[in-house]
Amino acid sequence: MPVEEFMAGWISGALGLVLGHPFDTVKVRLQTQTSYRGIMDCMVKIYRHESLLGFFKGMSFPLASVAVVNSVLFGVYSNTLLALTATSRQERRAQPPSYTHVFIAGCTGGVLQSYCLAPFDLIKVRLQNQTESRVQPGSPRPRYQGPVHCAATIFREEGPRGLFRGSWALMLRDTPTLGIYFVTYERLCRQYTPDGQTPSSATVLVAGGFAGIASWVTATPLDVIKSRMQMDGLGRRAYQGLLDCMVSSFRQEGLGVFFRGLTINSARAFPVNAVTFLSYEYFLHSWG
Ligand SMILES: CN(C)C(=N)NCCC[C@H](N)C(=O)O
Repeated sequence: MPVEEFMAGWISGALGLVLGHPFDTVKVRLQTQTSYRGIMDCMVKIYRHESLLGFFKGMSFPLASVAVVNSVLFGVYSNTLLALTATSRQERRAQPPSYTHVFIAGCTGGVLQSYCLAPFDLIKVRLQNQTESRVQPGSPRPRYQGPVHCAATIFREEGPRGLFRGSWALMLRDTPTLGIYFVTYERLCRQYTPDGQTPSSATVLVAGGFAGIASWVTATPLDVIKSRMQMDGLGRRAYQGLLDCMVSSFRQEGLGVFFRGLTINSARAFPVNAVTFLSYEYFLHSWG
């Protein structure tokens, strides 16, 4: 089993993550809290109340975990394509796989990555949602002191299953949308690259960026539900399950609720995924 895709997926995931984390914090706040009037209001409030550090809350942990999960996504994707088409990564330029194979490989990567991602994503969302300032003296102490404390507290208060809260929504979000992600990337690369040649850096950047947007636009409705289910373990339970969360969110806030965070998700998706794909292709190319 080729392992370089796992390595390249890891490093490129980390680069994309650092770039995208401030956008991600704003997105999570907009999806789960009602005290912000929009993206600008949220950014200004975070900056005023929590300083620049507020945008980077909970980043060290995803860097050490979500980036590893990205390696699962790219590694599983590439190895599934190898199993489906019996062609190595190098051979695939001359013999491109069908879009059906690309979609199936992307979905397979999506299922496995969501399984690994669930507890890490939960901790990230809980930490990002803490609004207490770390720099203002006299501010109340946040509930979670850091990722390890957060994991231990969830385990103690909500049981081991609590660490997988929202994991169904996460899997439903990631499976088809990661199929869409890789199909969009392949389609755009092929469209702008002469047959049999390697896509240029500009093509990889644009194709990666649009792949990110396409996957996040389709993922946003379940992303909202996932974030709400993840926050639901705190205090009184508001939802009885995924469906109940969808129905009550819709009843209380209308159809627009499913598109909360869409603009910020798309704005974040372009640079993050342009950088992720460019560095991924770069590392694979330089390792041979
Ligand atoms: C749930 N969706 C849409 C995705 N996971 N899409 C793939 C993008 C992965 C990238 N690390 C990012 O965070 O944008």
